[in-house]
Amino acid sequence: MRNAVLRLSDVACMRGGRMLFRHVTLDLQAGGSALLTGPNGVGKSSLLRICAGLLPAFAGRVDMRGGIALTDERLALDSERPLLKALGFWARLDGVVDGTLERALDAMALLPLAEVPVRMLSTGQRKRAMMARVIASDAAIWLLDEPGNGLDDASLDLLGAAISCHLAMGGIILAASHQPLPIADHARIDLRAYAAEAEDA
Ligand SMILES: Nc1ncnc2c1ncn2[C@@H]1O[C@H](COP(=O)(O)OP(=O)(O)OP(=O)(O)O)[C@@H](O)[C@H]1O
Repeated sequence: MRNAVLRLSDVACMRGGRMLFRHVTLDLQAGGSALLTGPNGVGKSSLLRICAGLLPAFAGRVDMRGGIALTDERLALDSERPLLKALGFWARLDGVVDGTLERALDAMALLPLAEVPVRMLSTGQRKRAMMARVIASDAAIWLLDEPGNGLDDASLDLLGAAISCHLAMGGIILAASHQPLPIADHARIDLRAYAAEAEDA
């Protein structure tokens, strides 16, 4: 992970025929993190999806070195399967080494729920399951959409520990959040400053 890079150069986003933002520039190197802020609809999730390659940028460039893991509001886990097996599907695709998944579950205090079907998990437990999927992916670049939503204080502490550990290993984190996140030293992008209407006004 030590050579991870996420670089945005003059990125613009158009959705539904409307220019959301433009001229977004960011340079994150190994161990670097940034927090995306701004009101509902400003385009935080859209920017994360552009970084993940799920949405084309209208203009500009996204350059990266390192694998990508994205969490958003979609759980992307088979609801009928026990948690460990549902996460195992992704672990096999990611080709992670034995024990990685168990360590990720442990990091999110989910080992006691390993055999519980995903559909029975509470909101906060689901959110922790999404983080376990990200941790187990071994991806260098974490794109986190509202990772603290629905988490209690103890779970926020677990999230903070996972984030610190990832950055200490040379990972990169770009997170969108309406609430403060437990990231010690991060760049901050308020997308309002890049809104097309703000510039045109
Ligand atoms: N598939 C789509 N087609 C067209 N417009 C879309 C699509 N998805 C989202 N949008 C619009 O893009 C804008 C930005 O949405 P986005 O989800 O990126 O905002 P956000 O800053 O993450 O908001 P929130 O804080 O509510 O999560 C919104 O106006 C939304 O309606």
